[in-house]
Amino acid sequence: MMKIIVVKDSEQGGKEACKIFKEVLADNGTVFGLATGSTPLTTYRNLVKDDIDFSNAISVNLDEYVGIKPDNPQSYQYFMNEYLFKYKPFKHSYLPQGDAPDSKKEVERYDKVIAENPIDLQLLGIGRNGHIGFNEPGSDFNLKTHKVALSPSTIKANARFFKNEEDVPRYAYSMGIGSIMKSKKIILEAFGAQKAHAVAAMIEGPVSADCPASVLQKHNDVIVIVDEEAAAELKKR
Ligand SMILES: N[C@@H]1[C@@H](O)[C@H](O)[C@@H](COP(=O)(O)O)O[C@@H]1O
Repeated sequence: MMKIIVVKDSEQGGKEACKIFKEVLADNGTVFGLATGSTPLTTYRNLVKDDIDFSNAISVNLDEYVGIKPDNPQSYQYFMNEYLFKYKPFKHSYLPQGDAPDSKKEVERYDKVIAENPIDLQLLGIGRNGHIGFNEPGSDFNLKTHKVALSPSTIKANARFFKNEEDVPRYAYSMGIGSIMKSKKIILEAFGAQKAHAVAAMIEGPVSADCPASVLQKHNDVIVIVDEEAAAELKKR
């Protein structure tokens, strides 16, 4: 079941998401699946301001660029430290390791982490092409952690964080859709007009690998938090 919350702006969206984090923690949830990108920033800002305490909780991130060291400012590990972990430390925080020497082993290691830490609440953003994590259009819905080749549109969209488009890594490790769907509860956030098409396809389109996020229609507890602009192409509100 998808519950849709339309908010005024991303600030309000972050507040709503923060409330849900608190409810899940109060309800003995211990494992939080986290995301990067610009979308979750207001959520992290609200969590940082809040008195929420993650020191007995576990975090498991969705993805990481391949070939980037954890202390590289472009890495998702660095992003998480910077915006959340340094203010709100978890008992353990797991991310795929971008510079792992053996990708096959890294994928196996990360699947084991997810198997041992079933996710109570997963936070997701959505790519302009409907990707979740780095599960690009065409991805198999049953996949667990895997190494993905990023699509040209994702490389372009993420180039804004790098000096040149050529610097954007071509591969990433990503939790698979199979793993994401096992999360007990999911929040998907989308803000801004550039997400409107993907949001409509996710909620009102067919469940199809063309829009990986559409698989969430099959999950029984998804909360979609969108601002007015991202909700603009929805027929039913
Ligand atoms: N791998 C991330 C996703 O997890 C994120 O949801 C998406 C949207 O990014 P943003 O929130 O910056 O729009 O793209 C990135 O490629």
